[in-house]
Amino acid sequence: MKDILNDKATLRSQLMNSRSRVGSDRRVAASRALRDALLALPEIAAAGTVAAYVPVGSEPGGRDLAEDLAAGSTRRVLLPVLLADDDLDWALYEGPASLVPAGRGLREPIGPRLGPEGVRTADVLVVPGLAVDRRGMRLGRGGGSYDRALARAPKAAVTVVLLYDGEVLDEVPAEPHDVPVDIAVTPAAVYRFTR
Ligand SMILES: Nc1nc2c(c(=O)[nH]1)N(C=O)[C@@H](CNc1ccc(C(=O)N[C@@H](CCC(=O)O)C(=O)O)cc1)CN2
Ligand SMILES: Nc1ncnc2c1ncn2[C@@H]1O[C@H](COP(=O)(O)OP(=O)(O)OP(=O)(O)O)[C@@H](O)[C@H]1O
Repeated sequence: MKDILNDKATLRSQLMNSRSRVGSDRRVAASRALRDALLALPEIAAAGTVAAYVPVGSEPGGRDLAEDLAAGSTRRVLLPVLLADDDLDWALYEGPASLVPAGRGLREPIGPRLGPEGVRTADVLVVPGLAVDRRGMRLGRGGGSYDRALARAPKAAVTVVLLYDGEVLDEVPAEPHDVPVDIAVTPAAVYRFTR
């Protein structure tokens, strides 16, 4: 178990390091391609409620991800609010003015909080990650926030991680609490994992 934690930490720092070296041109191009691929998924088209996040820094997806998901549709978009114990609360995205700077470089929604159980209303969860493997096992930032949120999500919900090309690996170290995702979207490809 200790080895797995070490392996996760090492892999995390390698991946964060390569992300920090992605230039802004490549990031913008990647975000466009990712957004187009994500919006083209039939699961997104069919979703009444999507739980998403607001990409910051070098994260793939673009800072307007929530707007991209909400624009021109009746879809509800839920966004995470980080709690003190690293668990996630949720609130509705209500337009660009409803996002405010929060701790750890994040931008969070200011609307009414739905509670951590709010994620139970999601048909699709678009989640951040640093890498995924061929089984759909995802490496996150290490707070266990999304492990907890995914454990609460409806069984029928579809989970999608957004990554750069090169972050789909043969194997990511996994622990029993890790919950695999169904789909990984990168600028160049859509990967579907079988459960
Ligand atoms: N965009 C986004 N929102 C998210 C997550 C995420 O990974 N990405 N989370 C996923 O669980 C939760 C927040 N968890 C986080 C955990 C750690 C750090 C972090 O280490 N931040 C750096 C500063 C980064 C910067 O300033 O650019 C730090 O505190 O050193 C950020 C978010 C919920 N919202
Ligand atoms: N369902 C859960 N309930 C409570 N704590 C959990 C749960 N799942 C994971 N954790 C805790 O979260 C911590 C981090 O887990 P892990 O290293 O797998 O994070 P991660 O998957 O990389 O991050 P994230 O889920 O935030 O993207 C661990 O200490 C773990 O015990």
